[in-house]
Amino acid sequence: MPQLPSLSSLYELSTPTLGISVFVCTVIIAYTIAKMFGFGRKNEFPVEGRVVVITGGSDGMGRAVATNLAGRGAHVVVVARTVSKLQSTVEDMRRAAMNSLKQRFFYISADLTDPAECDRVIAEVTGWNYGAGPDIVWCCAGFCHPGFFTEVPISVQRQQMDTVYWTAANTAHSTLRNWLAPVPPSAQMQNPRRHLIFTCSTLAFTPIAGYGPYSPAKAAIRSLSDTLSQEIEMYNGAFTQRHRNSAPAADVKIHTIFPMGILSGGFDNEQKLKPELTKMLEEADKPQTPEEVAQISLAALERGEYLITTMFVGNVMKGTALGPSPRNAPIGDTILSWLSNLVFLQVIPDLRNKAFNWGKTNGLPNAGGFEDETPEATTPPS
Ligand SMILES: NC(=O)C1=CN([C@@H]2O[C@H](COP(=O)(O)OP(=O)(O)OC[C@H]3O[C@@H](n4cnc5c(N)ncnc54)[C@H](OP(=O)(O)O)[C@@H]3O)[C@@H](O)[C@H]2O)C=CC1
Ligand SMILES: CCCCCCCCCCCCCCCC(=O)[C@@H](N)CO
Repeated sequence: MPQLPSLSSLYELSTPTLGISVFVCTVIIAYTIAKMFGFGRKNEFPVEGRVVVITGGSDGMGRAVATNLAGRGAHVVVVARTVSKLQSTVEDMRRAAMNSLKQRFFYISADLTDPAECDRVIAEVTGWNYGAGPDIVWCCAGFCHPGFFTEVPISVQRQQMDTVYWTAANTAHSTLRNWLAPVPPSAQMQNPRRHLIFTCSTLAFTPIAGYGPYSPAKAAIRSLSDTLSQEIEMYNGAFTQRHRNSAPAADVKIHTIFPMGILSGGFDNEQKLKPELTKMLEEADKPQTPEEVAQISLAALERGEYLITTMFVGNVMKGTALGPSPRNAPIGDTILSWLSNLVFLQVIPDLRNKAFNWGKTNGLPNAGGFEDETPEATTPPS
């Protein structure tokens, strides 16, 4: 029978093994912490000296993004309809500029529901930028008209699709036609990567009663973003062969931001129209300031993320609806989606029960009949 090793010899045997294990664990923990704090990570979204177009850049989140980017040294063009708000944003950007002597700021007044206006905007920016297209285009234009589907006139719902989806799709169309036009090898330059950014809403992930006129338009943006993120790979593939064939002038990356509530003028206006049930269902949302949303979004873009949320609850809402979208981090996002799906087993019936009980307690919202088909003013006050 083999002799069992004594306790002391076992201890001696395990000392080097223990030492190696402790060393390996320390390295793994140090590496994880270093990554958490971003050590050694490349900035995937450099903006200094680059030309950025921001639609809806004169108010709320768009304006906060514009001033933040001015502070980081970008040249910024803001686009919206109302000239006075655009002019005061340009003044804000001049004050916030990192280098006011070098940086250039510009505004264009345009209604982006009109595709011809989007073409004009990109053409004007290209002229202003000495013949080169913009480097970054960020679609922030849009506002929300909440209300129950049957209560809100259908013309207002169509207007929501125009303002929310079509301003973004028109801008993307004009931008990508500018960026993806074939350039012959002789004219190829080493341009840095370009970025097209959509602003969506976590309502594209999770339904909330009372957002029927708005959420479908945001869900359509998410679908467009996912489709483009795949389609753009074809152009990026062609770009790698730019020395031999005609190719786009630069590599392009797509991103989409999914904010929760943002404390903006648009939000104040929306609160006046919002059904009480909707306010109750979205209680978990603690609205953020436009500056917070801008700062969190920019940090995520610097990490190179694709679908970007701005707070914990939004991240859980994304997790349950990740579907076939490209992941930011394969392991982290997979665990997030498993956990979120467990959370939503409870959330889905809870939201429906609250709606049911609301009806039981309060009766119909339209005791006085439905609103007629005359479109009402849905534009947030300037
Ligand atoms: N506020 C919120 O709670 C949330 C908002 N979002 C989304 O974030 C984005 C920013 O929202 P928020 O900060 O509230 O925005 P604001 O309502 O504060 O500002 C909207 C901006 O879009 C411009 N705009 C509106 N319609 C058009 C148009 N047809 N053509 C060109 N510009 C237009 C406005 O200027 P002008 O009127 O002069 O044209 C303004 O600059 C929007 O896409 C919104 O849907 C997402 C989640 C939550
Ligand atoms: C732990 C996880 C629980 C999840 C519970 C789900 C709660 C739903 C909150 C809905 C928040 C909607 C924010 C977007 C608002 C928006 O886009 C409009 N204000 C447009 O302007």
